[in-house]
Amino acid sequence: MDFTSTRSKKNGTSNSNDSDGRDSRAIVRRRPPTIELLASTSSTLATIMFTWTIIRQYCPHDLRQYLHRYLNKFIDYIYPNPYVRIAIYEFVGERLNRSKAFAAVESYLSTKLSDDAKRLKAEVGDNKNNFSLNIDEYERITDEYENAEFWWTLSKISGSAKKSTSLYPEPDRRYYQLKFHKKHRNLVTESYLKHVLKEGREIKVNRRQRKLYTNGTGNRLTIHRQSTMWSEVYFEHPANFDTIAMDPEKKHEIVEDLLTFRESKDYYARIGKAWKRGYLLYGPPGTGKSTMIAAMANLLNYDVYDLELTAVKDNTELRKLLIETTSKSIIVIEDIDCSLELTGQRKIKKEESSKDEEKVKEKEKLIKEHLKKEEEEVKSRVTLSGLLNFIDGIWSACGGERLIVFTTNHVEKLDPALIRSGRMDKHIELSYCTFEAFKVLSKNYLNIETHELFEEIQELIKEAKITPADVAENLMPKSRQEAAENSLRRLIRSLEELKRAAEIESTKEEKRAEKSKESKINSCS
Ligand SMILES: Nc1ncnc2c1ncn2[C@@H]1O[C@H](COP(=O)(O)OP(=O)(O)OP(=O)(O)O)[C@@H](O)[C@H]1O
Ligand SMILES: [Mg+2]
Repeated sequence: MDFTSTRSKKNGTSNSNDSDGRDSRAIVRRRPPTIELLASTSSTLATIMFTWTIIRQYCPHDLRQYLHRYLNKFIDYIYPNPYVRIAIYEFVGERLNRSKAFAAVESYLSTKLSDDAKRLKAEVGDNKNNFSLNIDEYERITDEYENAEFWWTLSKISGSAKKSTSLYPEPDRRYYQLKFHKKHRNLVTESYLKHVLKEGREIKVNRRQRKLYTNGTGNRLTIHRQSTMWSEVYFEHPANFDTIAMDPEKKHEIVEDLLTFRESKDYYARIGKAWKRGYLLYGPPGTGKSTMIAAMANLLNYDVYDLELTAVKDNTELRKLLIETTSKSIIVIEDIDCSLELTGQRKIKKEESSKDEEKVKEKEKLIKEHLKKEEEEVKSRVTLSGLLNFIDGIWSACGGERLIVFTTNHVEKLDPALIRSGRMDKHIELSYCTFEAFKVLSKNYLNIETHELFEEIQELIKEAKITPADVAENLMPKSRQEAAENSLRRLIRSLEELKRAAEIESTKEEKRAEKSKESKINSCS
């Protein structure tokens, strides 16, 4: 079709001169063939568009759909399209659940925003302090993967465009559209989409605001309900391994162990073991067991499930709670010795060492009565075997990537079956404060790494049984102006007192031993 020459004849411009005095007919004749092709293409397209507008306005819905399908085929036939498009819808299934693939793509694309992207949207995510940016509708993102280019757009099918007989208006259906050249089809199906999903999920997990879940709300109603559910709050504990006071080598070993666990998905799969690991933290009160759990969660970026065993009705409920936990989490049972058939003994034991025996007996009686009442109400029938099943039964493998942590002040009271390797794989003792641990605390609390009083403290701390919690309390400045030296002196006084008390106790002990020796000799003679 000689479009240009026909037009020039019709317009009668073939003989006219342009402003430079040159013959415009010559210019028309010199037009390259691509321009001619474009002109012809645009005229065909214009015809198609016009026809389509007529169809949209006057045809019934079903006929329109039918024609639309064939029109697309016709266009593909005339202008073969080398691109493939894949749509990932936001809501899927009959119940219209939010698609996990859509969420993963959303996270993935949020890291691929180019500087010249014009239409963006900001959303407050889980982490309420931060906005997350993403592309808005019809903005395009170009991504590169293994030297191939991919284009993503967020589009929508307008709900109102689809006439619905329902009373409720149909909502818009948003979807991400991936467009690529057909030569990359295998790359997309075999690796690119997997790559997008994997990266997207990881980004989502890392960005989420971590949660602390608990089943023991202190509310009796939760216990009598048909099934106990986890309740949650945001996990915001600031503890980390840098601020934990303990032997540096031991600390390094624990950190390495945790990081190795996190990276060992394939290893666990290869050896045929569920991807979970048990930690037993034991030691006197105030030596940092709970603090270490928080530091573990912060290091690994895991959620925490604080399981109150005494609030669990029976083994079935325990299993339900386990199934409801997610991966990338730490399941904690604190004071395990008090949780299982030993409820409350720890409290009584602590009080026994008190001097005022009468008061202790009275308190003991009250506590026992209270516990009896509580037991009657709660009737927790979790057994040891139920707990063992919880740790390493078949159900414990669902989800994967979980730590189970028990803490106790009395490791000797625990059933050996509960803490054998394979259940509690790593036993960590947290003990009284050493000089090395003190240095970490002085750095944390006073921001000093050396001082002339350190030598004295080093000597005293060797003999005194002082917990990191007590050292921390002494080091904590009591007013805003208090000098570090004051805190150190306060600690020295406490250490000296402990030393004196230990000396008195040991002389008493010696005397008692002598007396019992004498009485034995007397009874023999
Ligand atoms: N090893 C430690 N490093 C740093 N801080 C510590 C350490 N141990 C204790 N603390 C401090 O003492 C406080 C009490 O510690 P934590 O609750 O972790 O002790 P615990 O071993 O869990 O005690 P309990 O057996 O009574 O539950 C914490 O607030 C923490 O700041
Ligand atoms: Mg604790």
